Amino acid sequence: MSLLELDGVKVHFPIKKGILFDRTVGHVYAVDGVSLKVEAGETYGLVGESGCGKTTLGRSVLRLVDITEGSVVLDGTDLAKLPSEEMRRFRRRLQMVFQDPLGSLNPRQNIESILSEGMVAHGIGKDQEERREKIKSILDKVGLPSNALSRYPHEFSGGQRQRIGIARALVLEPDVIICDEPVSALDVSVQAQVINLLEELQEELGLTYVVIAHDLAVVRHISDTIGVMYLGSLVEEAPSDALYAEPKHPYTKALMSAVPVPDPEVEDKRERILLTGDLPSPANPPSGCRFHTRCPWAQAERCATERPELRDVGGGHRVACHFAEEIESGKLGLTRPTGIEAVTESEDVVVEQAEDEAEVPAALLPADSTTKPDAAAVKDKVPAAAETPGDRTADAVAKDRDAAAPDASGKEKEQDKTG
Ligand SMILES: Nc1ncnc2c1ncn2[C@@H]1O[C@H](COP(=O)(O)OP(=O)(O)OP(=O)(O)O)[C@@H](O)[C@H]1O
Repeated sequence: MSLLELDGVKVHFPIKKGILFDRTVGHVYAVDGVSLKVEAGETYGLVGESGCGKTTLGRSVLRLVDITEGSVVLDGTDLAKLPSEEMRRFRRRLQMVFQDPLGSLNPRQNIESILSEGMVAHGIGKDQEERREKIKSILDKVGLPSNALSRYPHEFSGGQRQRIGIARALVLEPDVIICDEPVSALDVSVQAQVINLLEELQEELGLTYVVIAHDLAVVRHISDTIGVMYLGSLVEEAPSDALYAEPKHPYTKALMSAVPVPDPEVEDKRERILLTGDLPSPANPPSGCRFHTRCPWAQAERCATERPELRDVGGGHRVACHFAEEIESGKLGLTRPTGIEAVTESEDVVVEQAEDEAEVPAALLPADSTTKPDAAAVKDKVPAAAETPGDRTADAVAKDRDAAAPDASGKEKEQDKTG
């Protein structure tokens, strides 16, 4: 049995309307039937464009949002059915690292207070002295000096704050850490350091990660298995290398073909699949295959009516496409997708040589693929511990404080729940 197993997880948010009486007039199908397994000591990477439900899925594992249907089994226990008090105890074993390190740290608490809060709640350490010792050793593991204890979040750089976020998760000795866009708010050089750190900690402490990201480069180098999400469900899942070598779902093919290759000759000849049209609304998803409205290979007879199952096509590669084999063998030619005209006036789908970057929908590109180098490339070049606190301008500090203030209460709630 895997350490973490999700089976048919759905999270549907009701859409309410009315002044006196709230009427439910529809649902946002944020997560709509996700099944996946995460093995102990491994990393599961979850990718997909903004709004596809990655964060909601991560939060549903911790029961920070209500699960409409399905089960989340951690080490044999179905968390979806646990009474809240027991769930609170289980949360120690499941921790979350948030995207915005500053927003998720209470600006009024020093680092010792932030890190010991969860320990107190879960009865870790017999007194503050013991807790302080443990915190110091974890700070050392994440590459922060022990004098950080008495300092406040705004005194640290972005990368260091994310290290604090990781330390906050680690002091609770979790089995699984869900990292929600752990590096997307950081500079490229710092991104590589934080990814390196996550990998080192995994090796040393045997941690299991679920890493949520929209940037394929981030997920590629840290993940054993990758799941690609589109509009609330998984469209493809495979061991990391297999997914990158041979993407089988049209959506994954489009994602991969949008990633620039660092060899000019290959880059010039690279075929790109350009998708047009926006991600449909999760409140009104297309019938049949959710991707058929943007799929270059959509077929009239099945794609619009029959929702494809995520099926095994060999070698642990799962794909939710009726025609994956036919597309791969070249038997199926490109078709004009239905429904696109309503969304865009341009040529619906073009497979062409890479010439015009501007035509790729932004959400399909790794957000910063044109400006940011590949994380792995960076990680080899960047010297460790290049971040220095204390060289930030007063303006920047004030800005951070202002930005943190309205955010703090909401994020503290998240913190409370996870702690
Ligand atoms: N509490 C909520 N109530 C209603 N709708 C919600 C709620 N939380 C998320 N959604 C909607 O669910 C969908 C999925 O959101 P989610 O944040 O999980 O996507 P995501 O893939 O993580 O995107 P991003 O990378 O932008 O965070 C979105 O359409 C979002 O607007």
